[in-house]
Amino acid sequence: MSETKKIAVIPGDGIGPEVVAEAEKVLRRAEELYGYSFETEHALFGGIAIDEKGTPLPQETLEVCKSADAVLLGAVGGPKWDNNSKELRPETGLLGIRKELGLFSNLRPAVVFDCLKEASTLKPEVLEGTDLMVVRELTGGIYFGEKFRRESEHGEEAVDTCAYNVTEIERIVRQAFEIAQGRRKKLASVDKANVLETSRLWRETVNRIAPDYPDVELEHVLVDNCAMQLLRRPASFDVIVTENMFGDILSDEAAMLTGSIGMLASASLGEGSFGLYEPVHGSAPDIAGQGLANPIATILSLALMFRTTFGYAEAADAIEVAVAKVLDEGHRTADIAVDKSKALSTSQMGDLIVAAIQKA
Ligand SMILES: NC(=O)C1=CN([C@@H]2O[C@H](COP(=O)(O)OP(=O)(O)OC[C@H]3O[C@@H](n4cnc5c(N)ncnc54)[C@H](O)[C@@H]3O)[C@@H](O)[C@H]2O)C=CC1
Ligand SMILES: CC(C)CC(=O)C(=O)O
Ligand SMILES: [Mg+2]
Repeated sequence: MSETKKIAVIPGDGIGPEVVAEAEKVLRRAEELYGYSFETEHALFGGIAIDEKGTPLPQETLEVCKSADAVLLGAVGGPKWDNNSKELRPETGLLGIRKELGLFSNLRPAVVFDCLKEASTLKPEVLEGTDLMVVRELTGGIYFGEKFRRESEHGEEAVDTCAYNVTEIERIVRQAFEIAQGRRKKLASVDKANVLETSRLWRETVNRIAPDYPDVELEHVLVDNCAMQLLRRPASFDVIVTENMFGDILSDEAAMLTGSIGMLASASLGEGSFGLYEPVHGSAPDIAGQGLANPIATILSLALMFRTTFGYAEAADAIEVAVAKVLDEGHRTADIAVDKSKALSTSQMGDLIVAAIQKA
């Protein structure tokens, strides 16, 4: 029996609890197969925490996370809270938890499974070989800048500010260079340096530290061009590093290369091994409570947790192999099904993946 690892489980809102329940089944299967020991503690977060505790990020939830080795998160938000004040928005809790836990780096791998090329909006020959990683800065930029309203001569005006300091840029860019060194040694740094001052500092910083990574081929791509090139030549990208908002948007776009946002996992990391793992998607209020959600993004996020925080590479590989096997056999949830009438429910997909996990 290995050392007990503590995982904070925060299902959240909408489809969050549905997809997290499937990842927890995978967790239990990994315990059985590999002799791991996991202690899970559930905590309230997001809209449900607003309803029950009056705040999106209760102090006790933060403490559960801080005392854990890793966090598994579903998603937060939904129309019920859309008209809330800024402090009482589930999304404010999401930004808060990332900042409080020091999670400045968000890794979003987009891998195209061969058998899912049919589910993508792109032609199979364009997708061939697509395997990229978006490295998104997660605790700076416009999402965290000062925001306010004021009166102007043209009526009410809203202001969002975007700021980045060189330390914030350097730590994420160095991490991206290191990730590229462990992959195909190509790094695309995405900015809007023709217009934004924050992007000019970003590009200067990238160029200053690039000589420390002579084995990595670097290109600078303006974000609007990158949005286009992701659809035109996705396979040419290896690692993409970018600021918070650009990374948020580009990774949702990258999801469509894989067939669905329900396929995209993510890891949010800081300096140490601690990490928060969550699907890239949101709470999908349009399909919540109907058993339609694809649990694969959350299950693959658990695999990332195993590999990155716990060093359980064998189990992480086994989960990824099981997902590929189930997809190869033709099983699909509605978001990736060509024939929607044959689509599986969230729990049917979870059960098939659990059953397919095998020790190598
Ligand atoms: N990390 C988080 O907790 C995030 C939360 N949100 C919040 O989620 C709420 C909904 O946001 P949206 O813009 O609609 O984005 P969304 O990602 O929740 O949904 C976008 C579309 O993708 C579909 N989709 C998402 N996940 C899916 C899955 N696992 N399986 C099948 N289909 C899936 C949805 O049905 C919807 O049509 C908002 O309150 C937003 O603020 C949005 C993004 C991230
Ligand atoms: C609150 C938002 C920044 C959430 C989101 O869209 C994301 O992190 O992907
Ligand atoms: Mg997003």
